[in-house]
Amino acid sequence: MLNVIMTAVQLWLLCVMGIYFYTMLKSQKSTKSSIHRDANGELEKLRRMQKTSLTEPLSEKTRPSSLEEIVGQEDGLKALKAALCGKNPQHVIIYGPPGVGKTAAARTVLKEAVANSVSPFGSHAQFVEMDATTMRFDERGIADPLMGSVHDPIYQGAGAYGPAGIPQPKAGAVTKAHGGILFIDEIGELHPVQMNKLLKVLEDRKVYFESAYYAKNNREIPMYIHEIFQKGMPADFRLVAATTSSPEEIPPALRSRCTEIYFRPLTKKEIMKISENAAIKGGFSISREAVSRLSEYADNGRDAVNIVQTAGSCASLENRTRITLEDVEWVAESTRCTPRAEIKVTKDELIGRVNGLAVYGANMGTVMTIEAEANPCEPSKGAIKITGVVESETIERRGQSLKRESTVKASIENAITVLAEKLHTNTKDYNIHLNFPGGMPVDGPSAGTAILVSLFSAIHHIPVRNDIAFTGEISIFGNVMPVGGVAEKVAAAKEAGAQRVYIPQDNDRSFLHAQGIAVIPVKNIDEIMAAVFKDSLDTAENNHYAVTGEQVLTAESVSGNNVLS
Ligand SMILES: Nc1ncnc2c1ncn2[C@@H]1O[C@H](COP(=O)(O)OP(=O)(O)OP(=O)(O)O)[C@@H](O)[C@H]1O
Repeated sequence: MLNVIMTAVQLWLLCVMGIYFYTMLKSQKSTKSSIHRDANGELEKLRRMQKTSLTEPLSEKTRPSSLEEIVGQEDGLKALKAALCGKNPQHVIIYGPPGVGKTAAARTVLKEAVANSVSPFGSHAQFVEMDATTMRFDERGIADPLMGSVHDPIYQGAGAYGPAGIPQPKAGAVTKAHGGILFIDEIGELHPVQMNKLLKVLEDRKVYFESAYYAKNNREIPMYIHEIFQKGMPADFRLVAATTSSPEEIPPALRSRCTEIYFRPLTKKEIMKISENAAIKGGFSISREAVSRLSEYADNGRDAVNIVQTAGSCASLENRTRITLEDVEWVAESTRCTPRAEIKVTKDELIGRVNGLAVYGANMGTVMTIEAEANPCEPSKGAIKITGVVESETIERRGQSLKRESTVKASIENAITVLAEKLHTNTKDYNIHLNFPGGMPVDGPSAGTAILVSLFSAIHHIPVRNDIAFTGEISIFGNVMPVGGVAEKVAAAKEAGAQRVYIPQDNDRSFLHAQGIAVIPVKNIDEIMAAVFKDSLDTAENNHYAVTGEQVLTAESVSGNNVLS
């Protein structure tokens, strides 16, 4: 009897188990088939989407495909080729304003390098592009498109290795670019943690991973994963980073590992050339007047291509293949484009109005007007009003926040000391207004010489030629000290129509003298005063400017080192 009961129970258990496994199998099958059904549906949808495409945007059609197609930027391209196309390619940072060809140059330089037989870049060298503004990562290292990550078994997606407890390293951009170029746009926006990891990879030329699931003696783990954990994943690439920020905003540790290259703003002529090329590539012809007007509105190459694209669409709507002046004007009007500000110097001789030079953004030079007005007042009771400058600045350094008077204000004070001590001009005897017009707050020490000339001119009523420009820091002993961005400043002075530019002696370089503008290096204010005021003093009535009451300033006194030094 007991046997029968036991057999019945066993049979029942067998049946229950059988039903259980049958149901499991069935549900697995139905899950599989529903996955397949869904996947097939999605695949069809994807195929349909792939078949649908709009026409290629003009911005893509016009993208330069070789360095030769990049308009202007001769110096930048030469430096880029020197850094990347030789035997020992370097890491590079390209600085420059937006839309002037930085990305275009970076994308095409690898082709140029591969063509050179001495280059270590092979024919399969990869160009991997990342944008630091959109790059995201997980601080635990679970997901990191730049560095790569480890898929630990605990996380979904570990696949067959998951149940076996095997961590899987996944390559990031630094490894995908191995043997080629990793291009990071807007490098200034890279998260500091990522920046530090990148610096380490640049140093090691490998990327190392860690995982709590990795054990050296685990024989289940495949050999290649052991090698990656123990020796690192290869990441030997050359970095090309681009930025619209200024060099000071880029971490010094990265800068010191890279060759720094500068792309400049495009000239009107270059923008005209880019517009013409864009029109041709888009299947249009474009009138001369249209190109010329377009160059007044477009700030850079990207703007130019965009205006051509919209103007071309206008022409197409009217079945035309020629872009006219009216098309460009209509685009400018309807998109509220404002003509690009053009600063031009004049041929006048002006009292108190002087051209300084400045750089802003990545490396854009500009002429900066400085104007001074001085009225005699009760001796030693004068006041100076300064407008248009940065009042004070805060410097963040290693967690400390330091506040100081702006450097341009310090320059003004230096100029006042030099006027008193070297040029016998007591600014306290005048009510002075020193203004930096233009709406952009001015800072930096490089306006020192221009400030000094402006104040001297206003106080003594001696006109200054407006077709000259100045850059240089001034010391309280009247020495002219070196400043940054001189090449850009000289280019800006030339663009504005200046005939002469005074630069600090220590900034003098031979290439500056081949820019089509007279570049005059000066060591101290004696040289500047002699050169700038000599003509005016020679021709001035009476040849006589009372400076302090006792001191008389004459053409001779400003042209020789003896009196003013
Ligand atoms: N110097 C140039 N020569 C020819 N085309 C140019 C030049 N500069 C810009 N362009 C045109 O503008 C487009 C955008 O240029 P690109 O992306 O290289 O600019 P960028 O300097 O990298 O700007 P951003 O800093 O905004 O990324 C290019 O695809 C090209 O059509």
